[in-house]
Amino acid sequence: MTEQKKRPIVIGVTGGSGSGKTTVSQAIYNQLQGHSLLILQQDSYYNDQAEMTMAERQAVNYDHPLAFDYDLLIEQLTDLINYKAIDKPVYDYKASTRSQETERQEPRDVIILEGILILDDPRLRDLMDIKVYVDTDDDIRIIRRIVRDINERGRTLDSVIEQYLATAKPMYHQFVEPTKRYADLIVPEGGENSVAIDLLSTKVRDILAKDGKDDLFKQGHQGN
Ligand SMILES: Nc1ncnc2c1ncn2[C@@H]1O[C@H](COP(=O)(O)OP(=O)(O)O)[C@@H](O)[C@H]1O
Ligand SMILES: Nc1ccn([C@@H]2O[C@H](COP(=O)(O)O)[C@@H](O)[C@H]2O)c(=O)n1
Repeated sequence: MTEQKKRPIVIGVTGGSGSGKTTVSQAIYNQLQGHSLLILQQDSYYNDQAEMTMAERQAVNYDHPLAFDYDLLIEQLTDLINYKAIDKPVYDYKASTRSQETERQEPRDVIILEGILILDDPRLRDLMDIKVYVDTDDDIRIIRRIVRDINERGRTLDSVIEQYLATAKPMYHQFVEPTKRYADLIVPEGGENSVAIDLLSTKVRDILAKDGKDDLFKQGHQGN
């Protein structure tokens, strides 16, 4: 019998903007400390808009699948799955484009991929072993988004409200929410849901142990 080639475990974490995807991903990452892990954010793969003016960038619908460079994301995720390092784009929310720099990312045994539209593309879904949908009410999400976008993404209250009503909300209902049907696990309450985070971390530890990757790690495989 031929031995099956080992590959990293890919966990997809999706949900609407402000649902708690980043918080849940970080919580899983923290629970699995000591293993070989990385977090990849779909936001890093927004289209490069360096050639566009600021006014043109402000008019883009960032909640539509066409705003993302899926080909590059799939190419780089596939490289990581094949244990090849990537030069990841770095996204600048204030400038609404990629920054000039890229960031070297070495491959790891567990890849946590998070983003609003990662389950929309069947090619991406096929690369995932566990699919998680973080389900948080719209009113909570908009409140979190207002606070975060003003404090961290250089936005005004008016611009956040305008963008939410014009694109973020309708696109959520058209494109993001329907992908819930592809999830293996729906997590209400996001980062507060310690039971769901514990269950997920236990499942990943089990798979790593079955694959012998916990042993590899003990033998000096790279962490973080
Ligand atoms: N359970 C929670 N209670 C309060 N604030 C939260 C909670 N989860 C996330 N936040 C905050 O809400 C904002 C959005 O959360 P985040 O995890 O970044 O969501 P997403 O990645 O889905 O946009 C962040 O500022 C985060 O600190
Ligand atoms: N230039 C940009 C790019 C994206 N957005 C918004 O970010 C949201 C996705 O990020 P989360 O961390 O909230 O998942 C998405 O809803 C976009 O509207 C933006 O405002 N500007």
